[in-house]
Amino acid sequence: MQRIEVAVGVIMDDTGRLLVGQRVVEDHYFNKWEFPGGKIEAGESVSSALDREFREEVGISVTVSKPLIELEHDYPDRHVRLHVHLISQFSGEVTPLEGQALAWVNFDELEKLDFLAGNQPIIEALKARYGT
Ligand SMILES: Nc1nc2c([nH]c(=O)n2[C@@H]2O[C@H](COP(=O)(O)OP(=O)(O)OP(=O)(O)O)[C@@H](O)[C@H]2O)c(=O)[nH]1
Ligand SMILES: [Mg+2]
Repeated sequence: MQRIEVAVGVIMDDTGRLLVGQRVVEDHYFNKWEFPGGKIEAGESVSSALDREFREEVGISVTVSKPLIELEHDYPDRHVRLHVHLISQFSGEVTPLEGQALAWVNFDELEKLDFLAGNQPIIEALKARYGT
């Protein structure tokens, strides 16, 4: 199965809360929580894919990001490689442009969300870096 390259962005606010979104009904794995992002198009860098996806889904432009973790996950129907960046600067107001729920959550709340199965290593990496 061909591996799908995906850009995923994590934003932390001043109080340590993380921006998460809930996948909308037509989506693959609807209702699961995720970090915003999407498929990288041919010839695109991770940073430019992130900026495009965040403009489309969250209404902000990503100006500074750096890699956090890269991982592969095999779902029954698709194999993905997630290029996860920490976003440290953006412009605009966070707005759910696709009718999805968006929420700012702390680590305790994050652990209770029904996340996409592939996301556990991202959560572990965030906890290792910022968690208590
Ligand atoms: N955005 C995002 N995708 C993730 C995460 N974790 C994870 O396994 N994925 C997988 O990455 C794949 C691509 O992401 P996506 O569905 O957001 O792609 P997209 O925005 O380009 O959507 P589209 O193809 O419907 O236009 C999905 O199969 C999804 O299951 C995550 O935290 N965020
Ligand atoms: Mg998406």
